[in-house]
Amino acid sequence: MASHAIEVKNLYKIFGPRGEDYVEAVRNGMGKAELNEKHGHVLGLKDINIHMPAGCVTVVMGLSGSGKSTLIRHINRLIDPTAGEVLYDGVDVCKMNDSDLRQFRRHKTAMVFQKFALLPHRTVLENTVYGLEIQGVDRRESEKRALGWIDRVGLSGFEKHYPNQLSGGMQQRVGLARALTNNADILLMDEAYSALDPLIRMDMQSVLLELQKELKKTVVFITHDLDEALRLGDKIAILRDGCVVQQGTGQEIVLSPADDYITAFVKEVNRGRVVHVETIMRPLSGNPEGLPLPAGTVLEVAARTMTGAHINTAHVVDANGRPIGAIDLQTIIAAMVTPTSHADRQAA
Ligand SMILES: Nc1ncnc2c1ncn2[C@@H]1O[C@H](COP(=O)(O)OP(=O)(O)OP(=O)(O)O)[C@@H](O)[C@H]1O
Repeated sequence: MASHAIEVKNLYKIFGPRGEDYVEAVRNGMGKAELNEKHGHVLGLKDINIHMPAGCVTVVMGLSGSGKSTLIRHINRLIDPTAGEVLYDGVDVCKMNDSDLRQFRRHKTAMVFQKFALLPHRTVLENTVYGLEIQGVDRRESEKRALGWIDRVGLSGFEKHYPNQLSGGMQQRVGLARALTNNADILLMDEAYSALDPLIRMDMQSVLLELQKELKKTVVFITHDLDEALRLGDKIAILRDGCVVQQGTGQEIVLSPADDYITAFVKEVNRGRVVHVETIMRPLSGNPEGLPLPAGTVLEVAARTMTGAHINTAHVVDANGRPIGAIDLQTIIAAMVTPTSHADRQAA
């Protein structure tokens, strides 16, 4: 299924009647507090540059007020930027005329919301076909497509139920089925799972990961939960006060937090369950030694396998069984220990 990247470039959002007037000042270093105190404007986003790869899940993470919702709303232009671009297939969404924007929203993007945003007087099926109805798709065709997705998200048998007859998790499944029925390339998920109980939330993460293996949508997923970000994100961008403080894979962020803010975020993460052996392996020198460990093995499993086999060295192999690096138990254990602060690591 076709899918395309999103490129956010030099994006600024300054809320207030004369936002444009302050872009230069913000570019030159004026902070959120000063902008607010002196000029009564709110800095929403500052110089955001994020490449959101096609067919991947990009998670945007940050505490409340960091700018996550403001950012995701620029992608389908529910918010206009003060400066900058949001490119999709080389076209700036921020410059589309009304008709192109309408087409883009209807056909290229679908949103899944935290509060489900289901229509209460419509059944599961009627909610799911809603987007296609707006697009004017023939009823028989839209029902067929909707029923397929209702089944895929595990709601077969509930087609005629109304939202208030469903649990939160089930309502979120309807939200997902509705988004997928639109057959859009871009899936925008704004804190989609944040209101769910932890077990249901894990369940929904699994549903998304399972579907994504096949669908390869360009997913933008907003969350304030690091575990969720690490589980879902092929790439993670962390925002603070409207700025990107770090972006990269979960592995990169957990292993090399960019500053003390990120270090505080990743402190509680069980690195043994997140970091893969290939992230910390060294280049092969000579013949591969010890056990072969498939790339993608997490450190905890690698350590257990090696201690179980009473060996200290191993080599990492790719999907074809080709050796790609070497690793030893000491390195693995060192990498499993949480770093102290960013400054400590710099000094070490
Ligand atoms: N319409 C608006 N007018 C003025 N300020 C706004 C507006 N929308 C957002 N903001 C401000 O922009 C900043 C970023 O808000 P945003 O809602 O994007 O953060 P968030 O990370 O999504 O937070 P949360 O997790 O609480 O939803 C905040 O300081 C917020 O108060």
